[in-house]
Amino acid sequence: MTQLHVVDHALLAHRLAELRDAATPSPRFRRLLAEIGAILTLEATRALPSRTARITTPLMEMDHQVLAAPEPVLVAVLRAGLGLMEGGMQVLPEAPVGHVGLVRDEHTLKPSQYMLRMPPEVRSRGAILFDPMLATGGSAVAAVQRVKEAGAPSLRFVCVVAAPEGVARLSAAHPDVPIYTAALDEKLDHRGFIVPGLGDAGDRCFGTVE
Ligand SMILES: O=P(O)(O)OC[C@H]1O[C@H](OP(=O)(O)OP(=O)(O)O)[C@H](O)[C@@H]1O
Ligand SMILES: O=c1cc[nH]c(=O)[nH]1
Ligand SMILES: [Mg+2]
Repeated sequence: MTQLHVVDHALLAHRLAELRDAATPSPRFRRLLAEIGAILTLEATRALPSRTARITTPLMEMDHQVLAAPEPVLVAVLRAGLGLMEGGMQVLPEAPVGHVGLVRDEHTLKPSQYMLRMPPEVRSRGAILFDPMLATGGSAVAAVQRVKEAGAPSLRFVCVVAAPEGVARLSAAHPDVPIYTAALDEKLDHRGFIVPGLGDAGDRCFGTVE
């Protein structure tokens, strides 16, 4: 059964309000997306396994909690996931990075893949997937499938805005993958856009207009 984490944090909500605003320009949108990515990564990694290590402060020795395993692999779903993963890379600077290039057909709403690059560490470490929008869920299901096929033993999915339809589809296809989102929105419109949403995340991030 999938765990859905709608992250409740005053600083996250404040940034999401500005991210959603239609008047927010591209450079600011990218900056906000990265900051949101950092906050969500902190939440998604809250319970990473830790172990006790002996350390020495300037005053004495003590037992301290440290990570039990190397940092998980970070994977961006292109294009919009790049902006979100930027914050993940700040939180986990040692993490190897992978990319899944997917684009959704605007009529059929089906994703097609145009690239896949995965570091070898994906086979031994868990991975965190970044894509700001979980709309119909088609892209997320395909991206998770690719990372699993690459050998990831465990996965977390981080997004900014999720639609109920996308959560249901991703949960049904990959019930083992927890979802971390800043907001669970109302619905999809007839073009498959999340409502109220924030529009096309990739276009807003990189200043392109379809
Ligand atoms: O849940 P879905 O219905 O599959 O829609 C969500 C996908 O759509 C957007 O990408 P898009 O295809 O627009 O590519 P882009 O990031 O290059 O703009 C978004 O970043 C997701 O990947
Ligand atoms: O609302 C949406 C839906 C899919 N992709 C986006 O970028 N925005
Ligand atoms: Mg797009």
